[in-house]
Amino acid sequence: MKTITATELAEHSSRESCWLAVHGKVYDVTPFLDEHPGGAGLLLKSAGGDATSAYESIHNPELIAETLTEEALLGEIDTSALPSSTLSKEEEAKAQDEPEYPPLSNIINVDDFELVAQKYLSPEGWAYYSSAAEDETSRQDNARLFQILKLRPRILRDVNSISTNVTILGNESSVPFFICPTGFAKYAHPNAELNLAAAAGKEGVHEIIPTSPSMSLEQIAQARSSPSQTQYLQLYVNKDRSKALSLIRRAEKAGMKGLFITVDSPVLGKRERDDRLKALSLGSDAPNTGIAKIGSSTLLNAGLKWEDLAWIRSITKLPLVLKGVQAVEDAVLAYQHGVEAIYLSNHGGRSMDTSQAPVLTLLEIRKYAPELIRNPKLQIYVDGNIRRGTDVIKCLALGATAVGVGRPCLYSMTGGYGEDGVRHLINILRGEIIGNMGLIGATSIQELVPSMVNSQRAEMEIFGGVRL
Ligand SMILES: Cc1cc2nc3c(=O)[nH]c(=O)nc-3n(C[C@H](O)[C@H](O)[C@H](O)COP(=O)(O)O)c2cc1C
Repeated sequence: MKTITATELAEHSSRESCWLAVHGKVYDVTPFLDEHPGGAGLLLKSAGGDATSAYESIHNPELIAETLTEEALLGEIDTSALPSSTLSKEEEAKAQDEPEYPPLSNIINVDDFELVAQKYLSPEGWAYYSSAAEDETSRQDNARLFQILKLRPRILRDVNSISTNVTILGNESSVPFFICPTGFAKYAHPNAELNLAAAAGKEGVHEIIPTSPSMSLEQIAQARSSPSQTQYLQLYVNKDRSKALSLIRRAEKAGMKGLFITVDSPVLGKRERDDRLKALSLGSDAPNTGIAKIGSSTLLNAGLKWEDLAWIRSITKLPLVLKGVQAVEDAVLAYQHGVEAIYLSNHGGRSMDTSQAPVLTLLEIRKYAPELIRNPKLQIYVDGNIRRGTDVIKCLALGATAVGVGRPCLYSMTGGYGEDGVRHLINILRGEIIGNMGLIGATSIQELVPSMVNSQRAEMEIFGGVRL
């Protein structure tokens, strides 16, 4: 491969000729400038120089080869000849001026991590992680529903010995919660998904890896603490079936134990905080191109239909879960289509704003299709602002098998906490679940029953017009 000097690279730093070095390889991205989902401005920021750190901070290593044509690769460069950083002056000043973060022992609850994350994350990272769609009503509503569900503790039961074990898709988990799939984990920590995998393995927790992680699926699989550690793949079913098939084969080969097919985002929700920030920083170069748009542009498939499930079933033996079921009618359809589990979620409020809270969908299922609850052929998972052990207990008592935790897993890696932060988060939640099971009078997950939850207020919000 041709060798390119740093001087030669620096000569191509304009819209007319834009070269970038990534991982020691030089690419001519001039024809791609206007196609870049993040806008030309982002590429031009690193034009004529080393874009590795900017690229790595959000993209996974394979994306560049998947996106650019072969002709775009011009040659190799001696990276030691390049300036080590492409940070802007403000970014460099911020890095030197980094605040000190509290020791993990001072992090007492899940929300404490969010305070650290808000200080640590770049404005883009914070906007991408914390935001939700439009007015963010659903994100707030996910929290509100847990507040109006009240618990009815039972007394005088021997709660000396408590087990939080559950079986998810046939795999043992030490706790009834798992790590949700989340994109762009590298904003939180350079080792991103490696931390999540290592922490999950050491704590006996399951995790779902997103379709497009910031490291390769194989690297994440290798970060398991033991070969039996359970990881699943979240799947945005690619429009191009050959690409979807190839990802499923990679998931099987990497030992993933199930596919979580995301169905709540045929198109992207309107993430205004994210979009606004990008528009402000890049001006006219990037109207409406927040991080979410950058990441999802090649992932989402507006044409996906119920019939496609049969195709997925025909090409893999992995258990199938539909992630993002939001109405009892679809829960029933999913059951009829023979999936192993449904996952009630509104994407943390990030897809359709004002979509109802997943725990309300759980109540809807209890009312209209009770046969689906604790059905041996169908597991039910719930996510959306699970921040307390009591939130977990409410979902399980109402019939969920397990719940997912999203943003807090990202936040727990920030402030340099990495893997230790994720383990601390898991243990905070585990401790709250055990403590609250003791208080409610349950020694195992099976002993959490619907009568322990006073859901009367929330039930008044259930849609009355369901026809099955
Ligand atoms: C930053 C971020 C990225 C996400 N990326 C994905 C994704 O790639 N695929 C997916 O199915 N869900 C994704 N989600 C949704 C989560 O899997 C989950 O449904 C949601 O975060 C749960 O709500 P919580 O964050 O309030 O716990 C993402 C959520 C966040 C916050």
